Amino acid sequence: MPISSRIKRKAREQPGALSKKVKVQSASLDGLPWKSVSRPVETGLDGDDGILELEEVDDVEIIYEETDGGRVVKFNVLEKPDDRTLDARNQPEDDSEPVIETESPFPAVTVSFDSATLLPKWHSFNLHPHLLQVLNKQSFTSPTPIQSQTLPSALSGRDIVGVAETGSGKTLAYGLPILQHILSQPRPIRQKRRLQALILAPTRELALQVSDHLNAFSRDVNATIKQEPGEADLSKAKNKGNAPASRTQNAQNVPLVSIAVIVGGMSAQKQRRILDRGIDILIATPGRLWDILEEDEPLAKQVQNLRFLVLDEADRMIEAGHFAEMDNILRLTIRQSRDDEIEPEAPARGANEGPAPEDKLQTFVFSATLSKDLQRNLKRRSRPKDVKKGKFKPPSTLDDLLLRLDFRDPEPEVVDISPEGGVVSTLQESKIECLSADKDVYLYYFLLRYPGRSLVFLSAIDGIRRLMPLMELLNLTAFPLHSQLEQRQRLKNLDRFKSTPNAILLATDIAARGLDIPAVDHVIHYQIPRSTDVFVHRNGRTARALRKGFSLLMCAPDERRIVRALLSSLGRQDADIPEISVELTLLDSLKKRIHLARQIDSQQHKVKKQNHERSWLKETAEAMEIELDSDVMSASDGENKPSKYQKKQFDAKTASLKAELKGMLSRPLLARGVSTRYITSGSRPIADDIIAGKVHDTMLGLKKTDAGSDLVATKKKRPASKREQQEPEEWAGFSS
Ligand SMILES: Nc1ncnc2c1ncn2[C@@H]1O[C@H](COP(=O)(O)OP(=O)(O)OP(=O)(O)O)[C@@H](O)[C@H]1O
Repeated sequence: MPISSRIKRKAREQPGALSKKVKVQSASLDGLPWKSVSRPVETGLDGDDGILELEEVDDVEIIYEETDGGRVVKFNVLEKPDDRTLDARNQPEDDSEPVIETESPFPAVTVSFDSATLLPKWHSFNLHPHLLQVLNKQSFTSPTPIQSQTLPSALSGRDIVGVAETGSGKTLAYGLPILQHILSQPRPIRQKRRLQALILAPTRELALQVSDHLNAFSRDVNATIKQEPGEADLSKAKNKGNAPASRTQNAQNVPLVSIAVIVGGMSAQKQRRILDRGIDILIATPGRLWDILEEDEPLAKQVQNLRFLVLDEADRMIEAGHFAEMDNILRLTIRQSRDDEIEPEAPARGANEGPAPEDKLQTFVFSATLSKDLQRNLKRRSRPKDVKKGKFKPPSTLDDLLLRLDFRDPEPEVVDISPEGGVVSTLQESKIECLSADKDVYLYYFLLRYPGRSLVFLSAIDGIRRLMPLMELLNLTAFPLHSQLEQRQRLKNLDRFKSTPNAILLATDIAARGLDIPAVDHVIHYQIPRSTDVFVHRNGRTARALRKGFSLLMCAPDERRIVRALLSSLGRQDADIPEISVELTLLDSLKKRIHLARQIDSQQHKVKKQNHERSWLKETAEAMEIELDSDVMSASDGENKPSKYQKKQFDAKTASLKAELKGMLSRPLLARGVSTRYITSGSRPIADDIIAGKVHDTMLGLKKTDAGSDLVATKKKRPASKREQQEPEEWAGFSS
């Protein structure tokens, strides 16, 4: 049995607090609302010392009673009376709200949080104390700009279109109002929860990330509740008198906020089971959600009666090919009175379902990139009729989709704080101009020169498959991320990338949007993004939450026009992006390493291919229950299978190439003018750097620096000649 290592401090009393408190219940020592506390270094309890956990308890009255059997200690848990003034937002919506059996109005607010002192910057939002506690715990001391600009309207029931740079905290900008609403509602303890909020995200990864983010909040909220056992009792005492202990227990075990995520690539059955239990917030990708909705009429009805609808990274839904499913889902959320405008395929309400809840749907549309035109169009109230009559032609598929939203708010609040030209202030951009064939070498140079967490974007999966073995042979830690990987593998690779300091993620644009990977140091566009939005979103994987970040655009001569068009549609010029200086003398050695790695890879590939072909022949024959003629096998062996001697030679060649590469990799790369023999001489003496600990690990003669400090301003191009101006641009395809 493990020795209990919990150290409990003597119960504390706050001076003067007692008079304001009511006694709630007496409890045993173990039944007190203990809270975990960190072990402060100065107490000397931060080491292991056999102590696994340290807990404290507040607001407990200790009573000593003298009995015949000796002195007995009793504990009374005290709580403050509920003196929180609930504003309109915190009140239950109204009496007509259906199906809520308020046997235990669970979130009766009995905890208080002194936000004026502890979180002054959040104070004016009047957030639920539980949310404030979690914000405090997560050290989110102030709202981000998008949060502070959208929260007042969102909390007062307005519809919001929020546009803000990547990594600016949009998830909580819509998440907090939803959580606030749920926490302020009476909680039915014996009835299935009714879906309050639907959050649609374009990719599985983003949906899971949003779910993690909000779950971290709800988990902490639930933990807060569990630390306050008096709370459920108190609410009961106020509302119904003394309730049986078992019900009290039940109320305590009900999570305050229940969140589910449903995405493709995971067991649909399991996801359906979770939905059947009843949830408050559903985060989903449109494809899988529509699959389920088609068969689940009760859920479809809940979607008809949502309280919140969120489109996160709305513009990406179209790219991810979700138009049809999105359209179907959005139709469910359209008001009945607009049937004549856009016919919903939604099922009608049954006679025995009671009155429909009052329609209070709030719609939040968030993205880092929503064109100004689209923002204006979203506000057009007469659009559906025009759309129906074919008079109004939406300028893009995205406009078309978003114009189908039925904002209940006559004037949705548009908050656009996206930076000029799509560049986040903490992002440093740069470019390397090189031949396509040299991109591997320059990439390798950059990764060695500037160690860190680097996210490399390629436009095709083939490119990732080609680069992965090279990275491995060159001793770089790289993980792939693309749509042909299984979902589990994708998540695993993402997790590995997140937890490895100097890792590389080779990704297609599946990772361009929304993914919140902490501390990505570099984003590298190995191939040019195909649209301005993708460019902005790729860059947005770094320089998040006001951290510094760096992006590198690798531009081949045939990509220059595309880059120019891309930048000009962001209102920028080619010359705005400086080049990064490259120590050219090192490139030859790097080329040799890459050349060797390619040779080894091609040798290994040949062996794999032969083995694969042979086993394919055998497996196919077995599956067809055909006995293969030994002639056929030996013929195929003769054609493909090397003789033992050849195989030996093959293996020896691979081994010698590997040994050669190993030797190369073990030798430091020397910048021009560096001598390892005479470290104090030469044009670049490295002795001082060695003493100062600034010497680069693998490139001797170069200092350890950030990529951002090695930029060279690009010369402004001379104005184009008349002839050049007349030449049509090859590329004209970006819509921002
Ligand atoms: N008020 C806050 N204070 C400090 N950090 C915060 C705050 N709000 C959110 N964050 C953190 O900032 C990071 C980015 O937040 P989030 O993922 O919501 O950004 P985003 O705007 O949705 O980005 P993207 O457009 O790329 O999806 C997260 O790690 C989040 O925990």
